Amino acid sequence: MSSEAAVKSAIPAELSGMVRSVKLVDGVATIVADASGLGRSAATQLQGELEQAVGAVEGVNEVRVALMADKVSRKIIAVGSGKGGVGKSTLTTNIAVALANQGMKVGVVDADIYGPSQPLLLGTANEKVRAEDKVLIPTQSEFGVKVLSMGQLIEQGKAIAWRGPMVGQALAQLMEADWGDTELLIVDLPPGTGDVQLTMLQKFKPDGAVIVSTPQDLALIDATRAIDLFRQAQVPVVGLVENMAGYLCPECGAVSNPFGQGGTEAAAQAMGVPFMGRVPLAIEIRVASDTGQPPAANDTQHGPYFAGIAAQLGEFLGTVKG
Ligand SMILES: Nc1ncnc2c1ncn2[C@@H]1O[C@H](COP(=O)(O)OP(=O)(O)OP(=O)(O)O)[C@@H](O)[C@H]1O
Repeated sequence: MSSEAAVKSAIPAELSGMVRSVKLVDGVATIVADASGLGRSAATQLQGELEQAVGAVEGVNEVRVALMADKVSRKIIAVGSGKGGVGKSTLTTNIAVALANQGMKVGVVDADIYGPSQPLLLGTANEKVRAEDKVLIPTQSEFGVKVLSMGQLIEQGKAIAWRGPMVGQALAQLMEADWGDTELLIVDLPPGTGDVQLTMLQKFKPDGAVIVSTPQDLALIDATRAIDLFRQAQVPVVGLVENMAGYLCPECGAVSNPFGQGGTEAAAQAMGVPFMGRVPLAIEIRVASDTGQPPAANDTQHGPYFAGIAAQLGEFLGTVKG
């Protein structure tokens, strides 16, 4: 048997399907294997097994394994708001879950340094974040959405002291984590137009931005600023979402509008951005969210609101070149 043939036959049968080529020149064996679809740890394991098997072949002094990596064209969508507390995180979670329900591989980056809440919303708050070779491994939620949060990098209550470079490094750790075959990263930004937004635009330019507002005038004025920032950076604004719209009284059935009515749609029209829909103010949304059960995950009364908004985002993503 030629030495090259000996190398080939030394490769375990269960790995041979991934091997694309084998060469042996002057005692150096070069193996090219296809590692697409494998996560970082599985790829490292594949490399180790090939090195061990081929290294044991007589005449082989050195083994070089080249793994062909995944070619994932991952898209990034930022979810922002001008003002805090308008439901940006709730929207992010539920849009992510709704898209995952439609079969998309979705990850959520919780970049909200001031109020990181995604692990809570996705029910992964008790999971400790892991790292391999200093690369973070996202946590898998039960809803098919992976998640990483600033809250896992910062000690609680210390966020206020974070400034420019530290924020940039932390954001990079989250964005450059081992997202594997994730096709879409949805980034939950802090409210406003601060360091995280600027770093995001400079280093990880999103393919689009979704802006969340309540119908209140003040919130809308702030939302306009958020939209302006993305426009200046030439990031397409996918649209404006109105959250905490009409409140349906569970007792008497009357609909009231604590934050006003229709303001967001009118503002969207005035700014020339699409209106993506409204989500009502409902106690069930808050209760389900607080217990890590996003309404979009289950057959709930409010699931369809989020699904509708997610469908529009899905349509937008279809127009983005990979
Ligand atoms: N449509 C809704 N109906 C009822 N409660 C809601 C709704 N949307 C959000 N909430 C609740 O409002 C609170 C604030 O929501 P959320 O944390 O999503 O806002 P945010 O804009 O991300 O806030 P922050 O500025 O802290 O990041 C949460 O308790 C959430 O459960």
